[in-house]
Amino acid sequence: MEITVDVHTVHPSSSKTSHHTSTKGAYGSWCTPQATPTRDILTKTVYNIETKTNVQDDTGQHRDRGIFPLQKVRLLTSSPPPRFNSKKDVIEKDTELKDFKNLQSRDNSLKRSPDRKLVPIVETPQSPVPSSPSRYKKCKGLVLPAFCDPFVPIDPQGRGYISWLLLVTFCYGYNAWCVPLRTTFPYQTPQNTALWMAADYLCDLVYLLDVALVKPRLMFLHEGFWVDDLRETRRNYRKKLQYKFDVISLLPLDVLYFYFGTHKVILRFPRLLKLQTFWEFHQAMDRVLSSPYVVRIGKTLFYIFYLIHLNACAYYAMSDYIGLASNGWVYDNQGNAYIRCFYFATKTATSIGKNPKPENTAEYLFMTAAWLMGVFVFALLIGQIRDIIATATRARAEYRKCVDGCARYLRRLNLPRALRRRVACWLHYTWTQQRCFDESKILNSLPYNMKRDVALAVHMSTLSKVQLFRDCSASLLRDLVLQLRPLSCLPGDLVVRRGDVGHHMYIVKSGECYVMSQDEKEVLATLREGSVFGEISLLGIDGLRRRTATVRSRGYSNLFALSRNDLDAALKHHKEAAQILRLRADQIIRENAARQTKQRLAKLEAKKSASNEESTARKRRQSGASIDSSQGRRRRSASTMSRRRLSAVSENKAQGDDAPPPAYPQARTPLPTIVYSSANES
Ligand SMILES: Nc1ncnc2c1ncn2[C@@H]1O[C@@H]2COP(=O)(O)O[C@H]2[C@H]1O
Repeated sequence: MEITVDVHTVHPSSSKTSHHTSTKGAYGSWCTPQATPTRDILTKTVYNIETKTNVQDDTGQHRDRGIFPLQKVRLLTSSPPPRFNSKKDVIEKDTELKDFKNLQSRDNSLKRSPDRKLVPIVETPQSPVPSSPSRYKKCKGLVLPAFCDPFVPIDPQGRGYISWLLLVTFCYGYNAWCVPLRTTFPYQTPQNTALWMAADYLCDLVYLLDVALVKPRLMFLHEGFWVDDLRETRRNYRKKLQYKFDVISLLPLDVLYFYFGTHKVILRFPRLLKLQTFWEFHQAMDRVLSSPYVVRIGKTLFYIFYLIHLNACAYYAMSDYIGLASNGWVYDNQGNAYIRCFYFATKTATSIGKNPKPENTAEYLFMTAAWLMGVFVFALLIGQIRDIIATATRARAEYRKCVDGCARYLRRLNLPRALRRRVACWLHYTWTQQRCFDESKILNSLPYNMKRDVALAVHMSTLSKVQLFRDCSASLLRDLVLQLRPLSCLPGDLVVRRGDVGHHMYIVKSGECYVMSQDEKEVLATLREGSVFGEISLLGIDGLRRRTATVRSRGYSNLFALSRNDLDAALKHHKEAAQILRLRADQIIRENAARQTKQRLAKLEAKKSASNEESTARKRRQSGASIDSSQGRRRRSASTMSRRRLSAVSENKAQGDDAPPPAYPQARTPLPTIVYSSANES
């Protein structure tokens, strides 16, 4: 029977599980070690569903045929297989199916709860978890860590195993260094033999534990699924070439000490065959460390020093064979033997400086071999170090190239200096924030689901603060996370301009943005981490397609931009999100409208009071003008009278003298009212 399981609902790494407490590792081994304590309730649920499947269809058959049919069931159900030891187990698991229903209802109620917090929903890739349900109980009383429990399979990516690898690698290093050293140099004396042997057998114990207890419990991937059955893990280890080398490395040739004596340290030579563990440790470190270049360089340096060490041992052995200080080429038995020989080996291997001239065939052969090793092996190793460093600094070199290219281009365009500086500042800031200019380029090489999980993990801290995502179903976030484009803004940068057509909505990742008033003199709102803006013009409420306000970045800020098409596509399937956005947009529009109306009313009132003042002033002026005009009129009539009188006098004169009468209009004086009123306004 095939069961379709909604992976989002029941995936062991789903965040929803983190609300519940659970029993560690009680139900198999499907979720990641990091996720174990919080996530296994949902793992439990998956098992429950599967349990039913198996009871109905495959009872009894799978166990007999080993792990492979079970793995197929896993493939069908996208979840790990159950284990049945007895009928009781089946009943127990059946009751757990009821738990699952309870869990579901609890989950639904959580979903409905208004103050529900968004918790990480990153689906981590499948990875093993140390667990062995039935046998685990045996060791419970001892409170042993899972790694020490001989009945618990070991996660090859877990910390416990990597720490163990470190210990084995240390023992391997001890053997690799000390076996040739003690074989050639006279450093093992009867006085210190006991100490050397104690160290030797301690290392042998670690080797033995590794072969007998650790490696056979190591889980492995089969057709994409982790196999945690101990019989299978043991069988898998025994099939490997590594197992053969591990066993040979433990050959107890030391028993021949009784025959040859304890000074024949060469009998411990097989211990050097455990080289695979040394490589395995480096591979594990390479995966785990954030800067694996250190490990890679460390490994290459180890090879270089080890080769020089072997060379030094060979030089001393040859010198001893020919006779110490017997000629000009051999070691002269002066000073610290190891340091002097190591110095000689370094000089010859790297062909630096003047080397002593060989004097016989054996010495010539030795020198030729040393130089050949220097030319080929050392050149190769040093070249490797150069490559590692080049890879480590490639990103920075690309950044420099990009910045230089951009600066050259802008200079050629003769753009203003301030703009060029702004571009340089943006490049620098974006680089320090992201360590790359195009995140998507890196992520595009991953499969879709993995890409989404990475994006969720990277942006989770910000997205969990967005109210919209908290209030809506988690799948909205999963749908949107890959459409979010990161954007960096410099201080004062304009993010959206009032009146422009809106194409993107924004989420503040870090920093602050100001929503400015119409005249850009007032800050209407400060948007901080997790705030959303720019949605009104995207939703097109009341036909609004243009930005309702200008938004500026206050200082440096990082935003996510979401395009109109992506938002529309997501909202089509998430009506509740559309509703929330619409409500929020409505509220802002109403608030803005109320503010604008208030401002308009205030303006009108101010205008009204100004016009009132003006009219009263005018009235006052007008009344002042009428007084002036009556006075003027009086003056004018007086002057007319006097003029008349004068003319009468002059007429009388002319009549007497025969002179022509003066023209009347020319005698008119300018209107004094005009002169007075203008003087008043000023
Ligand atoms: N008063 C306000 N408070 C908070 N945000 C606002 C306010 N006015 C406008 N905005 C936001 O600023 C955005 C400007 O572009 P939009 O009109 O698309 O959407 C707008 C809102 O998201």
